[in-house]
Amino acid sequence: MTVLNEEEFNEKIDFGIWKKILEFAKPYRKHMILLAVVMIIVGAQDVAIPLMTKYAIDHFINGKTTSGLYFYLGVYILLAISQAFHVRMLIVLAGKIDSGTCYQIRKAGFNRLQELSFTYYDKTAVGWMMARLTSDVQKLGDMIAWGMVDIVWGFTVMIGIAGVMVVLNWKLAIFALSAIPALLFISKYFQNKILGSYREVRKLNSKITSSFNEGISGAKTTKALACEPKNINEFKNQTGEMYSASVRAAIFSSLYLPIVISIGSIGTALVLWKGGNAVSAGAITFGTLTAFLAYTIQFFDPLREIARVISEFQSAQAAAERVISLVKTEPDIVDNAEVIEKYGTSNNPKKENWEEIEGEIEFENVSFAYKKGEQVLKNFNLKVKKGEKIAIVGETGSGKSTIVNLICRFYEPNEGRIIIDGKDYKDRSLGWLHSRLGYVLQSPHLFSGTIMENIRYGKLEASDEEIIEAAKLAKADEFIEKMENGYNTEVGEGGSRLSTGEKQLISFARAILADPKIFVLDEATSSVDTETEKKIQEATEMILEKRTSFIIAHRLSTIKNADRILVIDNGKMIEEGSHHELILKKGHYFKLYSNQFIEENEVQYLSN
Ligand SMILES: Nc1ncnc2c1ncn2[C@@H]1O[C@H](COP(=O)(O)OP(=O)(O)OP(=O)(O)O)[C@@H](O)[C@H]1O
Repeated sequence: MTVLNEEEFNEKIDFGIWKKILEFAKPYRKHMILLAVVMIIVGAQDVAIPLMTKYAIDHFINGKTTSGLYFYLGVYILLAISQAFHVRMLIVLAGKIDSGTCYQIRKAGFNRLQELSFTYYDKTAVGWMMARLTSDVQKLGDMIAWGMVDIVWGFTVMIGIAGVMVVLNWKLAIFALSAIPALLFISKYFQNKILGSYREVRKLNSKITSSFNEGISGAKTTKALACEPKNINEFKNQTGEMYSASVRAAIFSSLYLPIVISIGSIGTALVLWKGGNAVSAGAITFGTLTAFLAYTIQFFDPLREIARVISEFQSAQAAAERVISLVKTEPDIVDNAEVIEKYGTSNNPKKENWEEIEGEIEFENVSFAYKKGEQVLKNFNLKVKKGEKIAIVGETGSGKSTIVNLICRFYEPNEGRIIIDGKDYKDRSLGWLHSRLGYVLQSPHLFSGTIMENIRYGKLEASDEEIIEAAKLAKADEFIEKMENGYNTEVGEGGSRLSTGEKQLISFARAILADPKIFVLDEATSSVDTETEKKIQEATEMILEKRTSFIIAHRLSTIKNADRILVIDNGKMIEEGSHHELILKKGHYFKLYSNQFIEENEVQYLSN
């Protein structure tokens, strides 16, 4: 299983990372400015309400008059309407920024996943990538939009309240605000604790997503091996740990709020005591005391919100760093600047400079290892002529797929060169090579969609007629026509509604349509019925015509017509020649062939 890539991240707020995330919100800059203005208005209105109450008490109640009451009511109603209007606006704007930012990050992440090399997929779990592009991205969208709402509103209200209190009575203001240092200290302590627990929860969540992924994609194997109890047990342990971490976080949260409320109440009591005395002494009005009481209670809300948002920023920073680590990962296999200059990029290819590919391939002292120290190929040499049909045989794990992976430049040699048409293939672009390369995998992958759409992947601009023609040449037409919706039959996720043989025939049709100059076939090991096998055989013959081709052969009877057979053992070529030559040589190939021949005949004999 691939590692989870779950690193530890910084506790401090890293503005560099947030700057990178904010880049994705750039298209919504105008929305953000408008949102900030709306939040300042909402905050200012929140500060104005206790002042309105103060005026009502001092003017109407204490003054025992109703003069100006209608005007007062009018202002109050206008304030309420304006508040409702701005709150609606903030919800719409924040919603747009939230979903827009998520969309931009996901788009960049998905594009990057398309570009990354096989080496990245070798070491990164699918569940990890999924968690980054789903829950982490959602968290970042929420933080950018709603975090900004709370911060701008919070600061406006706090500054507004402090300002008004100082103007009304600075001595009482000092009393009212004296609880702030204690509150800040408590907030920081608890928010860090809460943050730590949530970080733990998220880490476990990542593991659980990974388990879900493996559990679902490996459901058939799990059942076949009857290892459901083991999987259930492992999953139970993981969810149990997540439960404990979540409870820890909930306990800290449940302690934090009552403590903050108690400190707030102490502050209020102080104001009531000092303010009450001041009212009795005639130093302040009753209305001013009421406003002070309201402000003291109101002051803690934004303070709490800001403390929460800051710690959420710290917590979301881990998500931000992970998302950036995915979105900004550079693929291992890339074209150099000179090549890009001449051949263009995948988005902007300069096809006018692409030489017609002939298909002459040479391995020159190639050494390769997937992991440091575990050499798979060492000083491997091979020369393949244009149009030659090469079969590669050997024990499992001998390095057959590695050879073709290197030809396809899915990986690059650690030492030595691969020369195509006289030039190191790194001196031409990946796009140039891949546009003229066909690869039919052992268990071919089809995309959700119809058969027609799947064949069209070979040549996106192909007409329906061209697709049907290719399917006929690939001998796939017959089984497709028999299906209920013919070419419009849905193949299911990954082609799950078709058999392996049918999937291979569709892949052949796709390859014929693409008309590659270099063709790689990883022969299916799973048994297909004799009828399909015959069709695959015929389609193979047809597709190999006039192309440089490589067949990783598992059934040796299918490669008798190859121009050359390479016998690979432990990353080395131990024999090469035509079928006839190798049989006469009575070496390794002869042994492999006779063993398989005996086995196949035995099976045939037993089944008759
Ligand atoms: N992505 C990978 N990461 C690490 N090691 C790998 C990877 N792919 C293959 N290997 C290792 O490299 C060696 C050669 O593997 P390769 O797939 O080329 O063998 P093969 O001859 O094609 O086998 P098979 O017939 O089973 O497909 C094996 O030891 C294998 O475990």
